[in-house]
Amino acid sequence: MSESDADRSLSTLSPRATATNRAIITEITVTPVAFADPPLLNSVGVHEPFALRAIVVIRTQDGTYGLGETYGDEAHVARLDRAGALLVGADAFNINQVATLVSESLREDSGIGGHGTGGMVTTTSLDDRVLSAFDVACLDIQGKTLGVPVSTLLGGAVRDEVAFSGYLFYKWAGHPGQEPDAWGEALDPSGIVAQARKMVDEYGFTALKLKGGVFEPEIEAATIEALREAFPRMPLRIDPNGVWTVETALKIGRRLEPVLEYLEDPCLSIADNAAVRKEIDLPIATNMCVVSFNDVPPAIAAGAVDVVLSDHHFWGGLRRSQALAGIAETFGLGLSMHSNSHLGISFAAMIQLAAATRNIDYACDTHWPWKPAGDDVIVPGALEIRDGSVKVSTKPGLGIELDEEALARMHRQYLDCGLTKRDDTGYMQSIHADFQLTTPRW
Ligand SMILES: O=C([O-])[C@@H](O)[C@@H](O)[C@H](O)[C@@H](O)C(=O)[O-]
Ligand SMILES: [Mg+2]
Repeated sequence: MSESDADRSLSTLSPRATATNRAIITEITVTPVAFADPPLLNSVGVHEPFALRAIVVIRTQDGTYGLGETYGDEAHVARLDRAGALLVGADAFNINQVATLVSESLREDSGIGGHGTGGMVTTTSLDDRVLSAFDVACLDIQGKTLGVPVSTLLGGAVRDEVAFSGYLFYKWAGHPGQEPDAWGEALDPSGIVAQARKMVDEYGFTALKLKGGVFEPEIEAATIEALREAFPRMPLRIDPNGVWTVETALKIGRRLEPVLEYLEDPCLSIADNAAVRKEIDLPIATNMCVVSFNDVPPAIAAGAVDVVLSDHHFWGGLRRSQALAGIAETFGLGLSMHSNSHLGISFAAMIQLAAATRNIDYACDTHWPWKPAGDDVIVPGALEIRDGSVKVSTKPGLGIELDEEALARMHRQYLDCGLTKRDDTGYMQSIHADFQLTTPRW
């Protein structure tokens, strides 16, 4: 975009933003990167050898930069590029203006593809999904410019550390044709208990979540019971990603009622989860049937959900996630956080958001332990899980710094790995040709 184009779009959108301002956006780069990922099993297949992310760097007139991280699927990256081009000239302090320009860039968009979740969550808001990384990067710039952490911009930190849960996955020992990874195989209850022990020993988690939807529900219920025996006081959750029928969810839900902290997405639809909730005395959590603001009224009316697992990557960034927190507070819903495979920028953003959100009631999800320690685009050492929690940074912005050399190396890794979108199903079918995506499955 030429400078005069940028001036024109600014003056039609916000005359005030034309004032000379240190936070006028001068450059935006969007860089897809890849990092090694173990063969984690889920309802749609298995994680491929590399997970993809896109890194958004926004630079302003005075040389400040802000960081955002989001999905690395090709279609999403193309949208980020288009939105980024429109944002040059905008004011990083005016996120409403940024949001308007992002929506503008999506006006002719078919909305097809680029969900970034391997087909698991496909009904999120396109505008919110694309806005998210820009919102985070702008808040990082605002914080750095004012010398305050992002949590201060979000109303102020209400906690100085954020608790996370240990995220357990059934998994193969290693990717086919490769050496076993450090976590080893976990394909039955004892394998998951061993994995949980390693996670708790290394990170001190004080809550555990099992990714289900992989094996017969009876086996997964037995896995939760084995965890309960091994960790008598640990809050436990299971998430079959909506592949159970109402009947199965009732059967397993009743069996696990005395053991679980909550049951996550037993079924896919609001109606089915509401039918389950009416019959069992167990909170239902979701990151699948309430994934945009449009889903909130019908879910509340149906009584389908007790806990919303927010995710700033598809709820429109940190400020929009705070709007969701307000709705949860008003309607008495619990609140926690969902996660997909991610790097340090996303983690730092989740921590700043959780720090400033009064009603985060549960330990949040994170894939952090599954990421190779040396694979990140930020300068190491800023984020560490100890005793199950991460200290909230009080440094300006997100409290992290970009490692330019690592960004270039991980972009090279992206180009070399040959993946262009997350495709757990295609990868599973390349190994087990008979794998079928059926929902509900049991
Ligand atoms: O990484 C995975 O396989 C998980 O299933 C991931 O996609 C999410 O954490 C998942 O969407 C969830 O429902 O929690
Ligand atoms: Mg889930």
